[in-house]
Amino acid sequence: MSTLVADTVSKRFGGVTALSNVSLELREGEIHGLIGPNGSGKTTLLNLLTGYYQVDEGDIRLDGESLARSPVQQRPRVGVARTFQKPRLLGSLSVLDNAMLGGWCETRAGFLETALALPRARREERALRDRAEELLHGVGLGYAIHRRASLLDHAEQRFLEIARGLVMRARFILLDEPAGGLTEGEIEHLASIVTALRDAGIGVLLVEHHTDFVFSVCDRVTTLNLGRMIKHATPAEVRSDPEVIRVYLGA
Ligand SMILES: Nc1ncnc2c1ncn2[C@@H]1O[C@H](COP(=O)(O)OP(=O)(O)OP(=O)(O)O)[C@@H](O)[C@H]1O
Repeated sequence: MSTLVADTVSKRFGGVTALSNVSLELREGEIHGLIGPNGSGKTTLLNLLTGYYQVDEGDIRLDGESLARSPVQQRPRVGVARTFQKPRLLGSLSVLDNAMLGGWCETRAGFLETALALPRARREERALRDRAEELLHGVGLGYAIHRRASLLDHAEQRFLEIARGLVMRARFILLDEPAGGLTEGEIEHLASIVTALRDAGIGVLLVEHHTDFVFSVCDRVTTLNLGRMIKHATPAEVRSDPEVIRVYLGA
């Protein structure tokens, strides 16, 4: 089974210990929730798993192989994608072009071939375009393919970021607060997308404060508090754990 693993990782920022000896195993074909109070280290862990930060201690492994020292630019090539708390899109480009940006890392034509529109470059671009269009339809943005990305509403931007990650053939996709700012109806749509990803064998990490959403779609949930892992279990077990209730969920 394919796995993306954080193995006893620690991360400090100056005097702040953001994470201390935290482990998490994301498996292919599962939705894994990561919850905890503000500042508990969730985004830091996502940034370590995706190579945006380097670990101070511990290791990040993909299928047993260490990624801890490989640069962030390598992550798309190995099939690890992410989205951001605030969607990062190129607003002046079309929705389709933004989605296609996820796929350039796998094209083989060089700069000159592309610039001269030589046959291989044209073939690759067509394939990438087809794939991006298909995935945009898949996340429900088929109607907006030629719209400027800056004209999308917040939920549409989130779905576009997911499509962009999928265009790069992600095996793992890590979503940073994807339900933030979404309506109940949009969250239902998001749930149908992440469930479809799981069914397609992709491992999904959900960093999320919307706990009803997390508990309804996740297979397993990890809870952090003050940079430490306090509970890792099924949604039902996490939801009823006294420590998780005390530090996060409330009575
Ligand atoms: N780049 C950084 N520089 C300095 N401190 C940071 C940095 N990133 C995170 N921290 C600190 O690390 C701790 C964990 O932050 P992190 O953003 O990972 O928490 P979080 O659980 O994702 O919070 P939230 O739910 O509010 O997004 C916090 O104390 C935060 O201030």
